[in-house]
Amino acid sequence: MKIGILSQNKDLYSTRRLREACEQRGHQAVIINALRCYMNINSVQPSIHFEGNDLTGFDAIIPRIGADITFYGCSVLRQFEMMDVFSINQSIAITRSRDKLRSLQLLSRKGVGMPITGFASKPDDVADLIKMVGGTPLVIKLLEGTQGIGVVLAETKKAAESVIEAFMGLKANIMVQEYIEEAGGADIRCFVIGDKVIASMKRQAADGEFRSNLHRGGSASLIRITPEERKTAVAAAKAMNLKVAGVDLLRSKRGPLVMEVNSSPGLEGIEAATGKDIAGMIIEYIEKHATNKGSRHLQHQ
Ligand SMILES: Nc1ncnc2c1ncn2[C@@H]1O[C@H](COP(=O)(O)OP(=O)(O)OP(=O)(O)O)[C@@H](O)[C@H]1O
Ligand SMILES: [Mg+2]
Ligand SMILES: [Mg+2]
Repeated sequence: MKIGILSQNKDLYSTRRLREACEQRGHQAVIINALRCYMNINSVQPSIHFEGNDLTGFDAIIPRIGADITFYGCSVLRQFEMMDVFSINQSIAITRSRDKLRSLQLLSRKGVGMPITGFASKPDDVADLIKMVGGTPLVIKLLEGTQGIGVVLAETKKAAESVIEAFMGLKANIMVQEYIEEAGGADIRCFVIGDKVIASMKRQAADGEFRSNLHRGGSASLIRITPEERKTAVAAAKAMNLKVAGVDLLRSKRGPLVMEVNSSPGLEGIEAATGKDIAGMIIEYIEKHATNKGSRHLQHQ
């Protein structure tokens, strides 16, 4: 098969591993930087050019679209979809997953457990917003935040009000969320492929920190998840229509709660923690599910 890996950087661990896994299984891997692609949109024969070449004959695409290029990256992926090329995650599902508010709304409709969450832009009654999500302590998050930056724990009502007002002053959209204290500064990353959790790891926050992000000094270790956690992670990926997803869970008194669902989960931490060949499993999924419609396009040339 000819497999395109949509990635901005061929040296990233995940990109390197996916290319290796393709080649080990006898496939051709082409790393495509979406930002460098230009597209011809027409009703007869849509096409994509990259480095002066027409990108044709692809059997599958593995999208690894960075959060900073969601719009253009997903447009290029959509163009491949218009050309009938199989993608492990569809552009619409990726776009959806990048919006935290939309994601949680979709999960809530499917009855997937999550921390009680409020969203606000310019609330006219901050005290009521805090009351609505069950009072303090609570976690306040910037919608655009990443790697734990913009995630604040407010222990008292006064602190919560000040932080919310400060974010409001910056015209930032915010999320106000029930603090799951019993999670003990840990979260669980479940790596979902198809309808299975194929690997999971626990990320524990550094001492004195509640955020488990590895970028904030957290550490990863192996964990056995419960059947309920497995079911929740799979249900979350399914609600988002993601075939490959990193589902982050918090262990709470009322069971597993989904914090977020990532559509381009990194491979480095989870392969290191579990020793599993996750890149290989992704290629295996493609082997089973790509319908080879992309090659049909070649015949039109
Ligand atoms: N409601 C909560 N209760 C307890 N801990 C939380 C809660 N929300 C977040 N945390 C902790 O803070 C960390 C960072 O939060 P979150 O994952 O929401 O933001 P982020 O990592 O900055 O966003 P992204 O994952 O999109 O980059 C989580 O990994 C978790 O350890
Ligand atoms: Mg996170
Ligand atoms: Mg994330």
